[in-house]
Amino acid sequence: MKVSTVTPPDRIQPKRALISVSDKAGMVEFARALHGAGVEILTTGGSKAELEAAGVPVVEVASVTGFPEIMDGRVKTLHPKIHGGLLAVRGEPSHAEAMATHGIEGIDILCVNLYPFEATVARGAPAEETVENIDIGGPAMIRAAAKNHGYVTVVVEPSDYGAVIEAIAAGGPTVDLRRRLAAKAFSRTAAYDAAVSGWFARELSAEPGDFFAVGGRLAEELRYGENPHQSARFYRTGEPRFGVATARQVQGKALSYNNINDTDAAFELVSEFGADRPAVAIIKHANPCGVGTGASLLEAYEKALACDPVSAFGGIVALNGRLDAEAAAKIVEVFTEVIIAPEASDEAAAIIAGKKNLRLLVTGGLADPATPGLAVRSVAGGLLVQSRDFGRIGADDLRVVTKRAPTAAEIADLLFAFRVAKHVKSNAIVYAKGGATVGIGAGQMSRVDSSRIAARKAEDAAAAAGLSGRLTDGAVVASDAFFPFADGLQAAVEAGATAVIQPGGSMRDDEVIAAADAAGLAMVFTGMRHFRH
Ligand SMILES: NC(=O)c1ncn([C@@H]2O[C@H](COP(=O)(O)O)[C@@H](O)[C@H]2O)c1NC=O
Repeated sequence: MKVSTVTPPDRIQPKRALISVSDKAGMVEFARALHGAGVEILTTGGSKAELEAAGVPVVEVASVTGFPEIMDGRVKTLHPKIHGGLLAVRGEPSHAEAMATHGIEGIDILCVNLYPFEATVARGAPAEETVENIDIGGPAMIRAAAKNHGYVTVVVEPSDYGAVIEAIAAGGPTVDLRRRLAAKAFSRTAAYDAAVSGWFARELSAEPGDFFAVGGRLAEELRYGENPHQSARFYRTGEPRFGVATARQVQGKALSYNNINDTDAAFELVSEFGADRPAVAIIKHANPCGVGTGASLLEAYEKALACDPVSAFGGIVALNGRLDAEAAAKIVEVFTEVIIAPEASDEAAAIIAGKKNLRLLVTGGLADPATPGLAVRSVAGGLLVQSRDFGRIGADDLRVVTKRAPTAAEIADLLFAFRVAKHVKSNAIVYAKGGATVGIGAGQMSRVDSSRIAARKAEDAAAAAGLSGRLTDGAVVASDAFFPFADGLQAAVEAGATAVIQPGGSMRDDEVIAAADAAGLAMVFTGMRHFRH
């Protein structure tokens, strides 16, 4: 490999362009402007047809290569006359000689956008069709042109056509523009390949291997990140999953970084409950401050709100069913940032419209909690990749470890509370009664603190509702991980809980079980932990 010592000029006025695009938006205008600037245009079959129909003079790639498009377009531009034209270092004697010997002419502008692989996946096309939408010739040309950005301007999106035409009018694209477009081009092909490898991984239900690729398409420039001094953007990965990334925003202000994170947490949580029985979750800072189920969404919301009406101010509300007018009217009584639901009735949407800043998102369905997927987070210098927590505990998974077994009503609440605890930051303690949370302790460094906070939250909620008794009296309690000592369980006893659900597995399980027995509590072990950080 030889490193060229030739320095490319700052501005390069193009003489020859190659246009080969799947998304033909803006193509004709771009080509017309290039032609007007004296640029010869090479093009491939489908693009050629549209350009000729629009009266733009073009030369077919096949007539340059002397080779027809074959195999249904699988091979059209994969030819040395194209790749040589893209990769030649102008002014490098050996490259100039090769061009002369083989009749290769330089290509100064490459305009390519790729087969719509991501869109094909998103609409759930069959595997054969999805594979056929993996573009080969396009990325090969994009990478060649981007590598040779010293001489070639590469355009991968219609949104950049204008900048290139302006640059030509000003004397030719500058080295700075060519370099920026090259960087974008490599990001495009990397994101494209990440989508392809992600699709394969899902198809094979495979764990990530030696290499791991993530990529996405810019969905939105966000005003700022978690804090105003942080910049932020939202990218869609194309994973087909109902949720905040695929939802339609019906109304309201643009979502913020924190809104998107919290809305995701809210919708993933409420999706746990399926569509059988109305369920509502209210989220603040990615933790639920109340979750309720009921005969209607209104009842479920009222129960969720009662858990912690103070924290619900400025929260995110997720519902597992079609938002109706009754629930909407109640929700808008409290200052709420975002509402997300699979659907919304016209009456509900009209009520929400009365609060113009309130965002309403409709997803079209619930996220399937059993669908495998990956959860990715960054650490300094690395990515942590794990399978999504799709573990779910049912009644058959419970092991009764105390003298008293839970009643049927307690079992229902235990399962509900444990399902909520899965979505609460660790250490998580959740009190529940009658299909609703009554106290949630989240994100504490010690489990006993979470237990105490959850009980205190329940007291606050009772006081806010003007109730004299404790909401935790007769409630059940869930712990996302085992109680390492009996003190956490003791806090639940003191709060008046009657039954406990926890993974079990502590060295001191015997002490914890003895404490439960001494207080007459029923306790079940799940054998599954739900840490969440
Ligand atoms: N195989 C090839 O040589 C090849 N060269 C260009 N393409 C793609 O063909 C599309 C444009 O085709 P058309 O102009 O025929 O509509 C573009 O998305 C481009 O990325 C190719 N197709 C896919 O691999």
